[in-house]
Amino acid sequence: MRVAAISIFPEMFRAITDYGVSGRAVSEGHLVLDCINPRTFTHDRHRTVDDRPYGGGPGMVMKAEPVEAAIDEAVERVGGEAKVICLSPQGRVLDQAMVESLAAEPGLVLLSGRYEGIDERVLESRVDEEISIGDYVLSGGELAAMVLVDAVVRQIPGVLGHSQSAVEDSFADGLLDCPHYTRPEEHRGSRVPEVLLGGDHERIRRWRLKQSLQRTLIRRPELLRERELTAEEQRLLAEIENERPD
Ligand SMILES: NC(=O)c1ccc(NC2CCCC2)nc1
Repeated sequence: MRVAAISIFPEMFRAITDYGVSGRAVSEGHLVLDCINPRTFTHDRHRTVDDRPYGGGPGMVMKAEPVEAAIDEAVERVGGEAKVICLSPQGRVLDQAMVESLAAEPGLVLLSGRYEGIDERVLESRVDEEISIGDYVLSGGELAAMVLVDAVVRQIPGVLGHSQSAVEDSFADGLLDCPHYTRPEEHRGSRVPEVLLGGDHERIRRWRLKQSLQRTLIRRPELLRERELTAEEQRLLAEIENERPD
């Protein structure tokens, strides 16, 4: 997948190109990430990318010209049919379904603003979609862009080894993850659940699914309302309801 990130702080993206799963995706060629700096497309002595807001008010606004020139360069780098996304609190909140559909895109251009935001004429004319990673304000779009890339790159076949893709499965698309344990069996007086120490894989699978259902019911019940439950999941939920203290 080809991604072009537009930002006045391109070095920030080392956080995903140089580490972990996304770093390996880059080194193995599953992900190509180009960083494009609007400052490259300025022509004045001070390389100005921002200016004062019309109508007054605090802070500065990113100028349309350098950002649009960066978008042109980004679209060219990614290949014609790139989807241009701007990360902002005004966007649709990212969820796993959106991540999966973004992973199917041939190329993405991710626009990260700074200051008070980007001249609205850029959003109107060049941005296909605004996406938010949650209802809170950040100092720039870069961290949001990196969150999106990390989530999307995990969907690319071959990026997650078999062991890790199991993690995705156990996430069971739409349930919270089950608890995880590793050695030692006893840690400060707390033991690993016995079921996990045996070798009964079917029993372990069922225990993990029940744990995911129980956690989702308790912590995020609204996720259960949106999700079709298999017959087995319905049975396990009934068991959980019966076991719940009144
Ligand atoms: N919740 C978010 O995804 C998000 C994205 C960008 C941002 N700030 C940027 C937006 C334009 C100037 C700073 N804050 C929050």
